[in-house]
This record gives sequence, structure tokens and C-alpha cells, in this order.
Amino acid sequence: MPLQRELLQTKLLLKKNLLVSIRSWVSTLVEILSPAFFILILLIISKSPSPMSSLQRPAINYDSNIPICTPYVQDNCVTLLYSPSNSTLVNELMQLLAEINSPQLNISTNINQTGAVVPMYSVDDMNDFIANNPNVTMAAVEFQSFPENFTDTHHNDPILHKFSNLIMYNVLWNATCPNFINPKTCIDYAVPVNAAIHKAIHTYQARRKLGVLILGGGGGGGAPLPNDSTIPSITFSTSTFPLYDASLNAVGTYGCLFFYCGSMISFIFLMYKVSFEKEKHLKQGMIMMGLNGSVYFVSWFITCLVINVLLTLITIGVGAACQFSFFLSTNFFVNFLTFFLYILCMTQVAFFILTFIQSTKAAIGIGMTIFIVGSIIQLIFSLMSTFLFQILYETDNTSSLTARVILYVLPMYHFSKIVTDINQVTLLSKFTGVRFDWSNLYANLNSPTATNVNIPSTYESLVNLLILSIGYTVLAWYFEHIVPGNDGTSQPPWFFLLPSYWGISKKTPKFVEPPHFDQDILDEIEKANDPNNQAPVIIRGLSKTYHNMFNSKKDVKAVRYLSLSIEKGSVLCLLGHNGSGKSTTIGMLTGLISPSSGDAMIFGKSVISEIDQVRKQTSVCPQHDILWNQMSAYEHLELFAELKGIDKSLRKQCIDDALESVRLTRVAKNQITSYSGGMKRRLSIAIATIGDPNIIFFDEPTGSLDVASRRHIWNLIKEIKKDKVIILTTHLMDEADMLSDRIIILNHGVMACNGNSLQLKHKYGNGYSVNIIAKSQDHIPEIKSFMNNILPNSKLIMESADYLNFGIPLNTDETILQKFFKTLEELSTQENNPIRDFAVSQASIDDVFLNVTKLKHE
Ligand SMILES: Nc1ncnc2c1ncn2[C@@H]1O[C@H](COP(=O)(O)OP(=O)(O)OP(=O)(O)O)[C@@H](O)[C@H]1O
Repeated sequence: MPLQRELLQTKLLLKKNLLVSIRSWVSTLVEILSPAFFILILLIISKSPSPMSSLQRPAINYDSNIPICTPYVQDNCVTLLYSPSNSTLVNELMQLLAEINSPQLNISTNINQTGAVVPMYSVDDMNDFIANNPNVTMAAVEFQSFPENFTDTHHNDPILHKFSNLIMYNVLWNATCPNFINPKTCIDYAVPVNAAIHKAIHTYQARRKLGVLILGGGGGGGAPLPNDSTIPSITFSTSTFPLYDASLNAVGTYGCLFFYCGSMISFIFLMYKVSFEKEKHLKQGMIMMGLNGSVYFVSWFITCLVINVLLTLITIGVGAACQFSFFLSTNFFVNFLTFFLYILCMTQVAFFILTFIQSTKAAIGIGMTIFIVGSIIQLIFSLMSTFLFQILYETDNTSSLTARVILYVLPMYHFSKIVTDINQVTLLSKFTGVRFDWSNLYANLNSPTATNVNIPSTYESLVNLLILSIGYTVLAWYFEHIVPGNDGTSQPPWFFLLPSYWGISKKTPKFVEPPHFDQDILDEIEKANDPNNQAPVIIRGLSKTYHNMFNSKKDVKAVRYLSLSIEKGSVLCLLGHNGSGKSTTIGMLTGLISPSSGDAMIFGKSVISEIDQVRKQTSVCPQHDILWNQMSAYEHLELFAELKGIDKSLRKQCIDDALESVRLTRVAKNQITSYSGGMKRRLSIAIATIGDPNIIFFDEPTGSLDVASRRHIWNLIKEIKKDKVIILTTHLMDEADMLSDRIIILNHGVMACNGNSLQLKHKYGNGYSVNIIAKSQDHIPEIKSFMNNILPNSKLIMESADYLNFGIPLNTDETILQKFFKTLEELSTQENNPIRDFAVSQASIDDVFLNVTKLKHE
């Protein structure tokens, strides 16, 4: 049941992600609470006085309303006069003003209706009325500039367009209030009238942009105003629109930036977390242990979705708690989609970028750069808001088209567009009551004209974020296949066209002609190619070339025509210099690296076409520990036991046995941050042995262990090899000598020799090895000539500073050897002896290794 297996693996990795997040709770909290942090900064900014306040006019208190007048000279009074009455815009504005004022005012041409708002044809009519009816009118508004089409004029010139939207008016109020004597009833009309006009204009704009009915109420009637002989004294002020108070300004000016910052911290965290697992080869290690590569990404994607939902809810919750109308006056789902889709899109951008990055340093660097560049973009959009969109969509010339295309692929552009749209509508909604609802998503909030109708609506911007999320997911998936990862393998750019990729047909191995080999190796090749060979591991012509994308001359032939078979119950040791192809061989046998040619059969299953079946039989202890610092040894073993499909009833026993075998029982529950390098290595070895695999690959298993631990692991390997195949790579010759049933030395990717320890010592060993330390480097020539004279068939194997190593063939005449030893002893008593110290030993694997690799070099 492959799907069931994948679901189980996804569950396991989610559990691992949860565990790691809980254990590193400080960074998890920082990540989750980052939006709250930025919104709180916005709150502080909104509460603190603006640094520009001394240069600005005082903010308007939008909470104040125009009180309905109370007659104090005559029986009736007029709350407000306005002119001109022949302007549709002015009339609509004043009706709106009357409607949203609390208490609601009545527009009436009947000047006898107490408290009415009365339209006047012109400013002269208004002045006449005031002069003829002293102390009847509380206030008056004279509109001086009122572009009839308000938001639609002068679109071709953005600067003119800005000014054409300007409404200018004078507010006049009656300063002769006789109640000055009684200040309680004498009310200042100037401030509330000014604020009411602001509110009315803003509501007008918002309703008009959203396409909702501008007027919802108003009207009324009343009794005629009586005359009075008192001469009114009128004072006036002039005001322009708009003028917001500081708290509204904060969201309007910095909202884009701070909401963006809050959503971007998780992006940087994601870049770090995924690149960390890549850098530490954790993903590779898990794949070698049977993990499906796509499950790895699915598990990260689900983890990100959960974090994304949390971040979105926290953003909306904290924003609403701070009383920002951006959140309070916007439909919850619109707010939710804004943040959710943006963070989702940035998650996919992170996965896309990570396909090209192998190290955490690079990932954090790029993440921070995107964060900073994005912040600058947000700030520009915050400050220029709709103005910038107008310029961008004003014309369809090449430069604006190019700018639009570039901006289109940036998720932050769409985010700032949506935030600006919502801001435009909700900025004053506390006073105007206008909300940004689901149905308003389609409205064009940017004064469309014939030329700039293309400005996307809020809905289109949300859809664009979704399209980008899907686009970046596809790109991440595609480049993940074709960009060589740190395992160096990649698929051809057309991989998705290959039936084998989709499992429709099986991959077929490619075989090439073998290079020239010695007879013993040719015998082994013949054995491996024998169709009757029943060995559990049969490798046939396995080769790997790492191609250089830019220069084929720099291609690396890491392994060339490796052919051999390995019997059950044996340890095969792969020796070789650094870079000789050992890890590549293990990578190919575990399906991590795809061979360039050849194939290997593991218990009859091909590593090319049946890797899933192969992985059920194999286990790996890679060169790099596959460990998470936040998890304990027990949790690691539990994870891998489940990954290997060990039955729940047997799991605990298996884990306890594995811990016991590497002597980690006592510290099993401790997080591995407290472990030494050796302890971590022992845990990696325990992980490799769990689940009783038939074949275990040990890639330099004891490199970082002390002598005692190393001996312990050797005993362990000897014990477990009985019914298994062990393939071991090492640089330690005594380890190879002690453990191996067969040794293969790789030299520049080519099999240079093959046989057991004794056979190799006999064939390639020096018989005896003579190590000589000269008194000084000046004595080296003297010692060399001494050796040449006394033992002409000796061979210099190694020379380093004052150290010389000679090999003496096994078949050397015994009398010559005796003479040699005697001369050495005599020399040691002489004063001019060039030798400080010497030792003679029998041939070792070291000699074999040096001889073989040197021979093949020559
Ligand atoms: N991802 C890769 N891309 C390109 N070349 C690579 C890649 N991985 C390995 N090589 C090259 O392939 C050759 C064999 O490398 P490999 O790691 O298999 O050697 P090794 O014997 O395991 O070395 P070591 O003992 O240092 O681990 C080396 O020349 C190495 O530089």
C-alpha cells in the first residue's frame, strides 16, 4: 500500500517537526508572535505624537458631531447653511453629512424648521440670509472648490488629478452666541462642522468606490425662521481635505510596512529550517533510510500551512484588539485571505529559492535581503499608495508594462495593493460606518478611466497571490529535480516527459564497456555478470560521472565500472583515498545518487528500477549524522523504527536493544545537544541497525570515536554481520584489517584490487616493513644508499621529513636479512650512526593500500 506508507511517513515527519518546534520553543514563539510584535509597534506609533505635528494643522476630532441648534433669540434656528445648492456633489455631500451625523440632521429648504440644514443657491444668498436673520444660524459652509466628478477628473495628469480631487470650503460659525454668558449652552460649531464635512467626504468616496448607494437617509422640514435685529458676527476658517488624526495616519502610512514585516519573519525562519536540514544532509539521510522524497516536502508544506493559519489568526486578532479599523471594519475572510495567501505565497517562494541553496548562511542572507528589499517596496507603496498604482496603469507603454510584469512576480506587490485597497475604504470607517465587505472585493478603488481600467481589483490581487503560489510551487518542484543538490545528482530538464518518472515504465540501466583491469578484477567482473550468481548483492558495471553544467571538461568520473558480488554473512570493505568514489558508491547502492551507467541487484531488486523494494532491505549509517539537536536518542530511534515499519508491539524492545548495543541507554531520554561527537556517532550506528535490515552500509562509521568506543563498535559489527551483508568504507586500515572479509581498494573511482586481507598482503604487501627515523634530514641520502647496498631488492614506500619506510619482499634470502639486522644493530653503537630509531614489522594493509594506490598512479 504505497499511499498508506506515504501517509505514515508524512505523519512521522509532522511529528518530528512538531517535536523540534516545541523543543526550540523560544524561536517558535518569536516566529508565531512576530506579527503581534509589529502590530504593537504600529499601535505605539499611532498613539505617539507625530514628529511632524508642529508643522501640521491640529488633528480633527472625528468623534464630535454637529449638535442640533437650540433657539436662543427666536423660536426657530438653523443648524447649518450651505452653498451652492445647485451642485449635485455638494448636495449629496451635505445629505450624507446630515445622515451620518449623530443626532441625524434634516436637510430642508424650510428655514422655519428648527435645526434644519438649509441649502442656499449662492454665497451671497447665504450672507443675505445671515444679515437679515441675525442669531438664527449656528454655522454655514461655503464650498469654494468642488469638482463635480470629484474622483474622475484630470486622469491623464496625476499631479493635476490629485488637486482636482481637492474640495475647499469655508466654515463660518456664529460667534455672537449670547450664551457666552452661559458657556454650558454656548457650543463651538466650527470644529464639529469641519469634522462632519471630512467624514461626509470620506464616506462619499468610500461608498462611491465600493459602488454602494451614496445616500441612505436625510430630509426633513420645519417652521419659518423669525427675523431678529441683532447683527451677527461671523468668523470663518478654511480647511482642505483630507486631514486625518495620528492614529488613522499610522495605519494609512505604515500599515503596509508593518503588516508585511509581521508576515515575513516566518519566511526567514522557514529558509533557515529547511536549509539547515539540507546542509546537515538530514533529508538525504532519511531518503536513504526509505523516506519518499516528496513526503519530505509535503510534511514541510503542511507544517507551514499550520504556522500560516496561526500567524494569520494572530495578526487579525491582535489588529482587532488594537482597534485598527483595518481589521474591525473588514470582513474576516477578506482579512484572512489577505494574510493567508500572502504567507502561503512566500512559503512557496522560499521552497523555490531553497532549490538553489545548500547552506544556512546563504539561505539567511537571501532571506534577509528579500525582507529588506520587500520592506522598501512596502514603504514606497505605503507612502504613495493609490498614486503609484495610477502611474503604473496610466499608460500601456513599454516601461510601464515592464514595471508591471516585474512587479507581478513579487508577492509583496499584490500584498501592498490589497492592504492599500482595504485601507482606502476602512481608514475612517470608525466614523463613516463604511465596511470592506466580501462583495466589495470586485470594486475598482482606483478611479478607473479609459486608460487605467486595468488596475487590478482587490479580488484580482488575491487571485494573483494564489496564482503565484501555484506558480512558485511548480517552479520549486521543477528545479528541485534539475538543479544538482548536495548529492550532485540531477534529472534532465525534460524529466517530466519521461514515462519512467511517472512510474508508467521502469527505468532501464545503461551499460558501457569496461576499462582495462587486472586479471583478478576481471575474474570478479565475470562472476558478477554470471546469470546464475545468487549472491544477495551483485553490482554490474556501476559508474557515476558528475557533469559540470558549464564545462564538460570538468566532469568528474567518480566511479568507473564497479562490478562485484558480495556473499551473505560477510563484510566488504571499500578503501580509497579522499575522493576515490566510496561515498558515491554507497549513494548509488542506496538510491540516493542515480548511476550514469550499470546497475546493482540487491536481493534480486534493481537499484535503478525498484529502489523502494531495495530500501526495505537496507539501512545506512551515513558519513554525516542524521540527527536533530532538539530530539533525544530514544525519539530518533522511535522515528526511524516507525520509518522502517517496525510493528508497534516490537518497537520498544527494538529501540531498547539498539540503545543497549551502543551503550546509550543511560542517556536515551536526553536531548542530543548534550552528547559528545562520539555519542552522536554511536547513535547513528544504532539507527542503522534498527529494524534488522539485511544489508547495512557503514560510511566511515568510527571516524570520530575514541579507541575504546571503536573496539566496541567493531565487536558489534562482527556480531551483527552473521546473517547480513555489511558494506563498509573507512580510512582506518586496522579497521579494514580487523573487520573485512573482503577488501576493495578504489583508486580514482576504479577498482584497483580485490581480495581478502591475507591475499592482498601476499600480493601487494612488502613482506616486511622497515621504518627508519633519521637523525636529521641530512642523513636521508646516506640511509637510502645504505639500504640499497645491503638490501638491493628493498623498495622505498614512503618518505616524509626524517621518516623513511621501506618494503622488503617476502622471498628475500634469510642470510641477507640476518646480515641486515646485524648491521643495523652494529650501527646503533657507532657515534656517526645516521639512524635515530628503527622498527621492523610484517606487511600490513597500510602497505597494501600505499602500494596499490601508488602502483596505479604510476
Ligand atoms: N555532488 C558532487 N558534485 C560533483 N562532484 C562530486 C560530488 N560529490 C562527489 N563528487 C566528486 O566525486 C569524487 C568522488 O567523491 P566521493 O565523495 O564519492 O569520494 P569518497 O571516496 O567518499 O571521499 P571521502 O573519503 O573524502 O568521503 C570526488 O572527486 C568528488 O569531488
